[in-house]
Amino acid sequence: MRRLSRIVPPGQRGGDAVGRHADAAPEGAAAAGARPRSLLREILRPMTAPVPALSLRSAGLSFGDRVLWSGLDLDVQPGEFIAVLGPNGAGKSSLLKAVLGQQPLSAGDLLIAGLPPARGRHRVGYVPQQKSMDAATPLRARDLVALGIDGHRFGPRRRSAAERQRIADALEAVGATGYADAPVGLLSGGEQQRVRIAQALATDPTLLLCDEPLLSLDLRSQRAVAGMIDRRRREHATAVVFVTHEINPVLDLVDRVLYVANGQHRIGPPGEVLTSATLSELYRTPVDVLNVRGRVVVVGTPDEPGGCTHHDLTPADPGRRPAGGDA
Ligand SMILES: Nc1ncnc2c1ncn2[C@@H]1O[C@H](COP(=O)(O)OP(=O)(O)OP(=O)(O)O)[C@@H](O)[C@H]1O
Repeated sequence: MRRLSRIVPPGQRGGDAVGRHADAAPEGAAAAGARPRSLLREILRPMTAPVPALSLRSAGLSFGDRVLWSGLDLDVQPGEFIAVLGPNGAGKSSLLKAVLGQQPLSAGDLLIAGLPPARGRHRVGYVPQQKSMDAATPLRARDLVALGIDGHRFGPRRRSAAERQRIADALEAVGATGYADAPVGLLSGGEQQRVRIAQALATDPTLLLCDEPLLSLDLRSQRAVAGMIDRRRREHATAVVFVTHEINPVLDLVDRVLYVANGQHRIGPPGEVLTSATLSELYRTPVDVLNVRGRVVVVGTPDEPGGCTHHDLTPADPGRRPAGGDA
């Protein structure tokens, strides 16, 4: 595997999606006559730059002849919030599986906090697609969170005071202390989702992967969940990769969008990617991104015959930006 640990991050957050490899000659430094001071700066810069929480280089995933995505170059910086969008079957969840080490890439390289997936795995928190838990699930919310810490160990376990505190802290962070000892199967969808996020945060991840965490939640719960994730990345510089069909509840939180469709992708700030021109290019058919009565909708994607809304891109009301907890 190519060494990618010394990657110079993009100069501007939310701008150029692809970091420059530090092994490339620094501009100007190699030129004859470069002053010693600037040379020293160039040498030190890669050593002081933060290591991306996730790096993909020329990454591709195919199943047989079917290319889900290819040539994907992406550095996700600490604290950055990336939304992954695209139609059904575009390969969004498969991207998360690749990061989790459950799906090998067909091409390219992937590093987690500068480490290959096998060694970087423990730095990743994962909020899976929501499936309602059976009412008879014999676990308390607290037990589910504990599994995030030691679920990989076999046999009975005695948890240390520090571990019990971490579990309590994770529950507290998502406002789930009040039902920590309730059977998870009896909690509402929104409450279960908070507990799943607590489970993912209990390991203090560098990178948080969320697969449609807002699915089937009401608006209030969507805002609360999005706010929790946002607070986490702001307070702990946890990078977030957030797969969603509903960009609206997180539109004012995301730094960049990765839009995947037709085996192609675009990366950039929402205002650059979610445009008629960019999406028409990706879908290879005329697509309109409209702003109707303050709601932004995408019309005319091939997966929505009849020109229905593909994504509800209603921009969040700036006055109700989630600050954490219930909005
Ligand atoms: N192991 C596999 N072998 C063959 N095909 C697979 C495999 N895993 C996923 N696929 C296919 O790859 C495609 C992409 O799946 P994926 O779940 O990543 O899509 P998605 O963008 O998350 O879709 P959705 O929005 O519907 O959740 C699907 O058509 C799926 O059937």
